[in-house]
Amino acid sequence: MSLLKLDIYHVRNIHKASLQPCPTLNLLVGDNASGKSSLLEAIYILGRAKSFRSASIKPVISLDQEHLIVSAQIQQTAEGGVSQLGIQLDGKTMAIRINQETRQQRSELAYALPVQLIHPKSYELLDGGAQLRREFLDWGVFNADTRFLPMWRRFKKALAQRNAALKIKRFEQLAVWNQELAYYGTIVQDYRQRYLEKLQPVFIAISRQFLALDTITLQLLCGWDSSKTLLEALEQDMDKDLRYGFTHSGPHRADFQVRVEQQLAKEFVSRGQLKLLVLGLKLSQVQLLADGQQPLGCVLVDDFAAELDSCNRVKLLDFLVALNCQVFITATAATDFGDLSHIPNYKMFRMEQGCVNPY
Ligand SMILES: Nc1ncnc2c1ncn2[C@@H]1O[C@H](COP(=O)(O)OP(=O)(O)OP(=O)(O)O)[C@@H](O)[C@H]1O
Repeated sequence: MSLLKLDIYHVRNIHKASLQPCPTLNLLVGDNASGKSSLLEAIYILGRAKSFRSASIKPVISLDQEHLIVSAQIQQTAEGGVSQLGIQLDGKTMAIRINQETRQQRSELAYALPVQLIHPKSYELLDGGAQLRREFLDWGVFNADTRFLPMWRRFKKALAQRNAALKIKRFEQLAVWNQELAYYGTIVQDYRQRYLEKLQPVFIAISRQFLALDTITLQLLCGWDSSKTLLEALEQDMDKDLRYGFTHSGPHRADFQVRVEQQLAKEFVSRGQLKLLVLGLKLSQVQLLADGQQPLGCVLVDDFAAELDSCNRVKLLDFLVALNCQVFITATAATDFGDLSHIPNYKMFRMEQGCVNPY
């Protein structure tokens, strides 16, 4: 899968931009504030219907405009047809169109264009709250198996219903919601566990390419006392849940840990090593998609030089070129990309004041 043509309207300082990217490597060069991250943000919005820099979409829309639009022609497979993808956002409403048809679910965009992002704040994946790690995990499971999403939705619905019953103390409903939540919650947990087991060896192998660290492990924390079933944990928590009005145990509290020599990575390794472990996690998701013959979307790497030293930059470029997926990488100088003479196919673009042109 690759973007054949990308059109962007009113995304930060990009008022109107159109480009025909290379199916493999795309290098974006520009001064500070020229709009490089905004271009990656536009692609990210097309795949995920949200920004990676702002919690709401309003700050992303160009100052004098009402809405933003990102659209693309996408080659689904090397021999397959071309599809059209588009999103319009005004800060309140969202309009998604796939092949000229209006769609309601952002998941449809996400299946049409899986986007993986590596940026200067990526280390927060291992340093920040568990929500980031659950989202990371679920993105991987979601792309690996389309049966996961309906189960996840039913789990979220059961959780919302149980929390509502807890708040208004509907005792007679709680037994039903315990059963429902335990059933779908256990399925969600099983999907995550199986996914992490597949991810672990790939993650370790990739991390070793970038880091000289021994014994790296990945461990899922299910979100409840794992010596009990989820149903037992829910029943045991009942008094506490009623007192606080929400569900304490379940996959909505799940997390995963990366350990290096048995120590929690974020407390043991350097900031640079932590970044490289996050790089390993993100690349292992892309590698798993490739191994599973799943559609490989775009990999976006923002601020290449800030992320990696020169040796690791060469390794990352070679890794991504070998994966044969579409990549967009930003840097302030073309020299940051090093020697490109061995890379058979790539395009370089120059960003200037929100405009993109061939380099
Ligand atoms: N809603 C908006 N409307 C117009 N311009 C905006 C908006 N939001 C941000 N900007 C401006 O867009 C410009 C581009 O920012 P962006 O982060 O994309 O640049 P960059 O090339 O990635 O820079 P750097 O190399 O410094 O990270 C900045 O000058 C920023 O102030």
